[in-house]
Amino acid sequence: MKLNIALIQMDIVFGDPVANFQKAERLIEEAMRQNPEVIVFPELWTTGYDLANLPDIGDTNAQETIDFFRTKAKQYNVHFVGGSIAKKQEDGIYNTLLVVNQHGELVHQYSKLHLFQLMDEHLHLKAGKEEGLFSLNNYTFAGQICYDIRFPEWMRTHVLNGAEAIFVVAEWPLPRLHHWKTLLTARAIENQCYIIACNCSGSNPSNVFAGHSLIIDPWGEIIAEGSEQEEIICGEIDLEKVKNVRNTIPVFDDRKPNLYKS
Ligand SMILES: NC(=O)CCC(=O)C(=O)O
Repeated sequence: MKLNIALIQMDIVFGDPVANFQKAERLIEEAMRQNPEVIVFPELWTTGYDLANLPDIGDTNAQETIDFFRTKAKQYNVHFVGGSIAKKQEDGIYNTLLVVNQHGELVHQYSKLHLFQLMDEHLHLKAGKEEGLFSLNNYTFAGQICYDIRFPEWMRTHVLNGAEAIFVVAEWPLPRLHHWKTLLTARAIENQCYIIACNCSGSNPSNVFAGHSLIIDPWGEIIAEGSEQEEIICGEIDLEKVKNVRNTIPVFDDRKPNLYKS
């Protein structure tokens, strides 16, 4: 199956959900000119990393954002891997990725498992407990959020459970651009899967973000890459290629899991 994908490498307005929803509406309209079947947003795109104000500007049960994607999915007949947003629940605030299919159905929610202490996430957010697997058009995908990519065993778990392409949503800073590209390429090669990674652009009071959203194929080749600016990056994935690569180098047959114990 082939899928045309658009990554919205948004310059997120810090702490201003109203401005971000308006901008998202405009960027979706622009992305639709390239006829994507899936549109991807970055991490915490409604609020940015305004963590101290999340109790006020987070989205209760993610309802406003889910309704937004439901409307847009039906209007444009497109799937959304709707980035992540600050989801307010009774027990705390989660960094939650939303997947809404082309019929406007909420397919999956995944809350970031690994909280990134360097950006104070552990002081304001709760860690998720569920995995990121979901299906679209009867194919299995997974979602991961930013810092999660430093944990190869977490992505491998999803691939062993059937994911053939992994969506990564991020607010990854520019000083670690080298890590971003290297880790994502390694995750694609070692798991022999597509990596579809949507970063943000721009800056906030503490960070300049890297942009350089990427679509990487199961052989580790870059299919599409963003600049450092706000833009829409498009590329096509072909899930047949996953099978071809896995037949060429049968990593999954050659694993020795019985010996991988610490
Ligand atoms: N938002 C994040 O999780 C950032 C992760 C990051 O920058 C890293 O180096 O890891």
